[in-house]
Amino acid sequence: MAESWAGLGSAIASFLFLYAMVKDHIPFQLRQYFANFFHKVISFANPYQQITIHEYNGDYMRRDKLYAATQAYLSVACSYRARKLKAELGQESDKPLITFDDYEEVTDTFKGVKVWWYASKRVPNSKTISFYNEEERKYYLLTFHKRHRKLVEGEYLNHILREGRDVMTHRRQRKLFTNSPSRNWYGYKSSAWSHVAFEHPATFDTLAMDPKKKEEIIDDLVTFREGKEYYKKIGKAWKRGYLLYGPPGTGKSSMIAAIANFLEYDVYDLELTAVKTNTELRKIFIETTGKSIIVVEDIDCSLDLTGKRKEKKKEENENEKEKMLPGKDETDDNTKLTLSGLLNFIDGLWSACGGERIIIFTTNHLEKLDPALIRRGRMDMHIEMSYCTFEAFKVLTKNYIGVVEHNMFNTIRTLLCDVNMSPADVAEGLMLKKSRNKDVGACLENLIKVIEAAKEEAAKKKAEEELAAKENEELITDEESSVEKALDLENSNSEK
Ligand SMILES: Nc1ncnc2c1ncn2[C@@H]1O[C@H](COP(=O)(O)OP(=O)(O)OP(=O)(O)O)[C@@H](O)[C@H]1O
Ligand SMILES: [Mg+2]
Repeated sequence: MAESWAGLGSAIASFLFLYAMVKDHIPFQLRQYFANFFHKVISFANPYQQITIHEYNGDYMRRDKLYAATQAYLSVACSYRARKLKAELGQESDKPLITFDDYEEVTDTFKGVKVWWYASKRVPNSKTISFYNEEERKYYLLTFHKRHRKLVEGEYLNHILREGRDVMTHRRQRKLFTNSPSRNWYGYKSSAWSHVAFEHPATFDTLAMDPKKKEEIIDDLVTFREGKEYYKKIGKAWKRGYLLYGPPGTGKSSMIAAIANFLEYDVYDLELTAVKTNTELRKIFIETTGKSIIVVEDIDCSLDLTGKRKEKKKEENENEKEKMLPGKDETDDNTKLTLSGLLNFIDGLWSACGGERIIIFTTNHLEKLDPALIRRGRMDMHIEMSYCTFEAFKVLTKNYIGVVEHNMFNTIRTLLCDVNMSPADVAEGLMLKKSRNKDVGACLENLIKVIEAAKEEAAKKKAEEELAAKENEELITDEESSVEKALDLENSNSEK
């Protein structure tokens, strides 16, 4: 076998030598014929195949998505094997991307099959004049044995795309959008949203709440994030609604930031009062992307949607289902933002565009919201953010002063049972001026003072309310007795 390969090798070498000698005396067509023939012989003898992934595809303008994903994938999976590396900062990223440098080769193994990656570039021919500003064209060359072609084409490239996209998601600078339109150079609206970098530091570790409830929320988020196939199977759009309700300062906004940081999603903070019509809401929605959280804070204050709906209910006395049909409120669909427009936004046909979206409403007054707006299926999970419990308090002390046990904890536990304190107030009570904030005892003493003051204040307020209620009751009784007296007088007069 070895002898026959050696024979073939020397035959090709002799052929090449002869060809070089006589090349210039052979007509062009014949030379072309030889070149093709030669290429076929080489391909036949070579058991390896190659796939090229160019940085820019056909139109030269758009960066190829597979190239970007490959670059991200290789930076994590294989770059550590290379000797020559390069670092670059992508447009959407805030962390440098380290990949292997041009003309380097690395290997990768997938399902036991070895493949080779080679990074290279095509330098432009300076003699050609082109409409485009010709730059170096980078590409990756993937080499594999031809018997693995099916695996590479079918599974390996998909694996690269998926993993690469994951890496890109983790690396990209996340954004906080607001629906005040951004304008381009000429002053025209370029997008319904403008954005800044999302940098809120809240995480589930810093969030003070019942650990069991926290765990439940995290589980729900993980199930959602990994549920693409499941949602497809059950025929539901890949989105989930959360309603956060509770008094001010109990961590609703912090929870949104923690969710965004946990899932690594962008946040679209939707200011409903700035949206004038249902059509505008739809346009705004279409401009959001997947892997995002759409937030409407203080939904009860955003619009008088509840009132409008209730008034209509009385006037028209229509049944609930009919009212929710898209187009039912069509008379004012294009001129107003209505509840049906908002319901459509949450779970109408449009809500499925893009996928992988979380919608979060927050409110201080759950009772003010229309049941249709927050029914399960629209707002899948209702999360109560409550006043500070002892468990939540321990999370705060851990984060703020670094302790989870102290002999003053029992006093604080009893006090917290007696008075409603928001985690924001407790956190404030734990913070002392810089010179004393390392003194754990002083911080806890200060907190005890703050809670006691709040307890006194609450007791005073309760007493005042009780007094006012009593006075009101007496006033009503007085009024009732004087009305009764007047009626008696009237009756006796009429009898006479
Ligand atoms: N559960 C909590 N865990 C940790 N910190 C909290 C919590 N609740 C409040 N805080 C602290 O209080 C501040 C205010 O909290 P946040 O803005 O999240 O409250 P909110 O419920 O959104 O209030 P509002 O209803 O007024 O919007 C936060 O910056 C955070 O420092
Ligand atoms: Mg808030």
